[in-house]
Amino acid sequence: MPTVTCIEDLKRLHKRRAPKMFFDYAESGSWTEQTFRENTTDFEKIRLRQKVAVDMSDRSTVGRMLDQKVAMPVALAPVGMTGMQNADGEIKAARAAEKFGVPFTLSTMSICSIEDVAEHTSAPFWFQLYVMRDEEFVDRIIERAKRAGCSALVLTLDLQLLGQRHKDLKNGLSAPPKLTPATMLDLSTKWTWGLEMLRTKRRFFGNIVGHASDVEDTRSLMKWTAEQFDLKLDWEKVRKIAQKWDGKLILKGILDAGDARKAVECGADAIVVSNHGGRQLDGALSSIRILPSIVREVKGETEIWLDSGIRSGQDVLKALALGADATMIGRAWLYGLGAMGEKGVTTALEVIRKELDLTMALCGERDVADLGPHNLLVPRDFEGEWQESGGSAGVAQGLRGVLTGRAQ
Ligand SMILES: Cc1cc2nc3c(=O)[nH]c(=O)nc-3n(C[C@H](O)[C@H](O)[C@H](O)COP(=O)(O)O)c2cc1C
Ligand SMILES: O=C(O)C(=O)c1ccccc1
Repeated sequence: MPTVTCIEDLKRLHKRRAPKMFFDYAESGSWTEQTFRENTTDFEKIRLRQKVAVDMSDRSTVGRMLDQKVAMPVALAPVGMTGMQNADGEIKAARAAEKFGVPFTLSTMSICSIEDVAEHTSAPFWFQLYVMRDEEFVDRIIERAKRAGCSALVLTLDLQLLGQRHKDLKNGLSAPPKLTPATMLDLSTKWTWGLEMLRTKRRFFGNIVGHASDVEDTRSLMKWTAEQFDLKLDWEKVRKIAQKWDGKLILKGILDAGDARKAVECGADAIVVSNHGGRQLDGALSSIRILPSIVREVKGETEIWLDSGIRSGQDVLKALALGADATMIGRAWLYGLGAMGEKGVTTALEVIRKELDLTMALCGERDVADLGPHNLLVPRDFEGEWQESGGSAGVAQGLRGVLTGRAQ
């Protein structure tokens, strides 16, 4: 095994080990991938301030997310079809997160079911919900998450329709993969993946097969899900779903200060400032650029977390210093899993913690709780001079005006 020193190494190994169809699915952003690209390039624009001659002997990355103590303020974001990147991937990732001491979120669209993951872990994990049209299915899956002891519900609000990702359509993405000649050829070079996949029975969407009334053909599950997402989801429904859940509520996919305000009104214990890793609305601004406007709107009223584009501990530090209470990572842990299973997820977490700890120290900080704007140099125009097109008097109010809906 080559030495892994950064997340990019894990990505390379993931690409080598997993079938093309699934690596492409993990890596893709929607349409032109502008938002996907800017999620990472915008982090690069923020610079760090070095402070010297500070006692760095006693440092800590330990934080809190909701009422939970975490080894670092980084949770594993929900990722659909994880079990296709690596056999039983959800169980492997959940175990790695548990041992490391960070939260794991299980996607509705997982291969391993809620019950599978609960059986193989001992710490409570979080459950991510996609709202389907079938209300009984939603009620049942919420009950299943409660029964499995899930401690938080992550309700994702930015995917009522699936953003178009060109490669998924071209590759004919499905779980398990359809055996076309091109796929067969690719699989013949991915035999480690294949052997493990043959050994497990978990190859379909475990939360749905056997739990949704009208799914007969598991091959058409992608199509089924696309048809099943509830297009009528609105804030009223969000409120109703919130009432069905007794534990902590996290609303994910917030990219607008007005929406952040509504999330607070729905009783969110945390919000995730997220553009779904650039997989949904291509053309949206990066999460890190939007973050300050949301911090100004709701800081202190709910926990503000950020995801999309985090590939290093330095990125985590930048998000925290800009006002996020914590972060989530998606691809960063997924690359680890695709590269080498549970050990790879652990490696991804170790890489990020080490980068966070070392960078903190070089910035003259000993504790993640002390990070703030004083650690950063942010370009004067970082938030941008955006205005609503066609607006007359709102010219150059900048992101602050537009995103809070206060530009007149
Ligand atoms: C392959 C993949 C599948 C995803 N599936 C889900 C999902 O099922 N539910 C969800 O809420 N978010 C999903 N997301 C979005 C992530 O939770 C997270 O917002 C995103 O990955 C953050 O961006 P990053 O990958 O740059 O860290 C998915 C992301 C990826 C890359
Ligand atoms: O791919 C995704 O980003 C995602 O969230 C999803 C949506 C539907 C089915 C599987 C995954």
